Amino acid sequence: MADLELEHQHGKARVRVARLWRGKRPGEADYLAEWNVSISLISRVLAAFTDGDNSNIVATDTMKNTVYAIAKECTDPLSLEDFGVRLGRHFLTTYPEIVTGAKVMLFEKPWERATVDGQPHNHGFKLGSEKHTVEVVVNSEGDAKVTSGVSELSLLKTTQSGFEGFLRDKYTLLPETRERMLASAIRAVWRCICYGGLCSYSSKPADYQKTYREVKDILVSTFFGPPREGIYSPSVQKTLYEMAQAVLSRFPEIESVYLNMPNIHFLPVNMPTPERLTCVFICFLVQFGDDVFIPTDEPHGSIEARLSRKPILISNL
Ligand SMILES: O=c1[nH]c(=O)c2[nH]c(=O)[nH]c2[nH]1
Repeated sequence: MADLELEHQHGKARVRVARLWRGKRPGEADYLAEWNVSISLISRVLAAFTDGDNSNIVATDTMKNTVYAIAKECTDPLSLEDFGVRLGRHFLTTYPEIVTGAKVMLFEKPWERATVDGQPHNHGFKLGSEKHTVEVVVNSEGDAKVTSGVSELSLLKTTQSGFEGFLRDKYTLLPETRERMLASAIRAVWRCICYGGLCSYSSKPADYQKTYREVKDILVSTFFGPPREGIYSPSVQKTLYEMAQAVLSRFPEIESVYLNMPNIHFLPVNMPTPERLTCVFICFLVQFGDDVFIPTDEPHGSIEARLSRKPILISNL
């Protein structure tokens, strides 16, 4: 109908693929990556929706097969980012008249090389915890905008955290404290500086894997502070800001960093006071002193922010 507009995309979600690169010579280590890939194409397939004309559809089954085929074509180990760019560009170059954009979302299962007797194992891997995540958007010129991230980075510190001075009203029960546990399952996403419109693939960081490891290290060390004394956190908000700031000051090529930090509460167990006759008995048995907690993530505090560099004004140059 003339007065209606349809926005559409189609793709395949959660294609799982594991790529093994065997050691080239006997005795050399194998490399392994397990990826979960979701593809979404923007293409000229309006008629498929409006008229049942499938002639321009890239079948989502083909997209799934393409993931395996491109993985096979990658003869050497490569980063999740580089794989995503290669995959996204494939659809634009294969169907230049039909596909006008591709979005590829990927995450890597954290297989880590196992250590046996202090030695890295040639073909043994064990599952780690946090996940490397990537989003790639490729436009019709083949420019790729790459966003990298980490999810489920679970951190906990047993002290050096408090929360005081917040607003109080008739519903506020939370006591102020300078001594609490602080735990979070952090999701971070960072994006490199783009010159012009979309980030061109040529302005990518030299080594995506290295940047990933170093950003993660900075997030962790800023959350905890120095090994012996740590660093005091007056709120999740302040710690989040310091983590984001540390990433931007260490990596000039990173333009913005987004952090999502759920506040996973560890509620100190406190038995009712002895004045309440019904619980006199149990209070004689157990005295808690900030040492037994109820961990709870439902509900949890939800704190998120993005820290970006201000654009440089040409007039200031
Ligand atoms: O670090 C915190 N930030 C908050 O905004 C908040 N709110 C709350 O109840 N506890 C906390 N802790």
